[in-house]
Amino acid sequence: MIEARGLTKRYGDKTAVDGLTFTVRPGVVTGFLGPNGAGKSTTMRMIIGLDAPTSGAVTVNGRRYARHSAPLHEVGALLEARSIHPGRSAFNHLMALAYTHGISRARVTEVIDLTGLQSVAGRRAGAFSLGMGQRLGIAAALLGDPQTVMLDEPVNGLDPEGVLWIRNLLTALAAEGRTVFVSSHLMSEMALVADHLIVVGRGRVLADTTVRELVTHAGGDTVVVAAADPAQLRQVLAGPGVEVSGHPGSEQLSVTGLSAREIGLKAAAHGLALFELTAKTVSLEEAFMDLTRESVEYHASSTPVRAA
Ligand SMILES: Nc1ncnc2c1ncn2[C@@H]1O[C@H](COP(=O)(O)OP(=O)(O)OP(=O)(O)O)[C@@H](O)[C@H]1O
Repeated sequence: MIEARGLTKRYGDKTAVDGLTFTVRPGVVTGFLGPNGAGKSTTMRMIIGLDAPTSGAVTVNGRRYARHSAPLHEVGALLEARSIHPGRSAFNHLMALAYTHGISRARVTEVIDLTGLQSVAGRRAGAFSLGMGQRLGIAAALLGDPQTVMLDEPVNGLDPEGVLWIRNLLTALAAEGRTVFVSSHLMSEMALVADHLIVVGRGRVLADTTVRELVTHAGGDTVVVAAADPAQLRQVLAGPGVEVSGHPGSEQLSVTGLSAREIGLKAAAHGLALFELTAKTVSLEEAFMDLTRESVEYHASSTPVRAA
């Protein structure tokens, strides 16, 4: 379990993390989302004590990271995949970490197998591709068999097979009851793997929610329906959990809480003619853009770039 309370980090006059309060619970994958510069990496660095909060606090499994006597057994983290000695082999890099915690050589071999690095374990880690480096970082994170696993952009640089592997790994770790905290920019990826979402923008929590709630909040699962007699259709559709809105004088209504099929069946049962019946689904990507629009610091120009 990770618990942040009023977590704040300032670098000079730049507030990177601004009073974050959230809880990451065991047994589910929690996605940590936000645009570039939102403060995700800074938050993760504070979780494992690589940066000190300006104010507030964050604990892992009930204690500050530095207070754990054997931190690799508490929390495994992949933050900067390249934080390795480039001249050391992958095996020796993991052995060096293992020595600090009395972890066996057998466990090192186990995480090498688990991350698919068998054939390159003897090679210099400095010559690794981005994807291989990510796998090595994940091997290091899992080395101590920790209860909490925290990965910053783990799919970065991975090929499609690697992306699928990460997806299955995260789901399996959560199913074992571990706390899994993963940052990403890739909404589509998070939609497949995360149950819980913490969305940040400019260092603040914008949403602490589920994938489903985020999409619903952004107007997902709305059905647009047009009828000759919208007032009568409203009455027919009314019920618990159903919301109907529309402009006076318009034949068109927006309905949430009923599927297009249910609306069609109810209208037919009352002999009401429909002119339109459209299910409007909002993707997680759209919901995210909607939520973070105000918080995006780095906007690209939409103008095509032409050679001068
Ligand atoms: N050591 C530092 N010194 C000064 N400013 C910093 C430092 N580290 C981060 N920042 C600033 O704090 C803000 C948050 O950065 P951070 O890297 O945590 O964001 P992020 O959400 O991880 O972004 P990205 O998705 O691009 O990795 C940014 O504006 C960044 O420039």
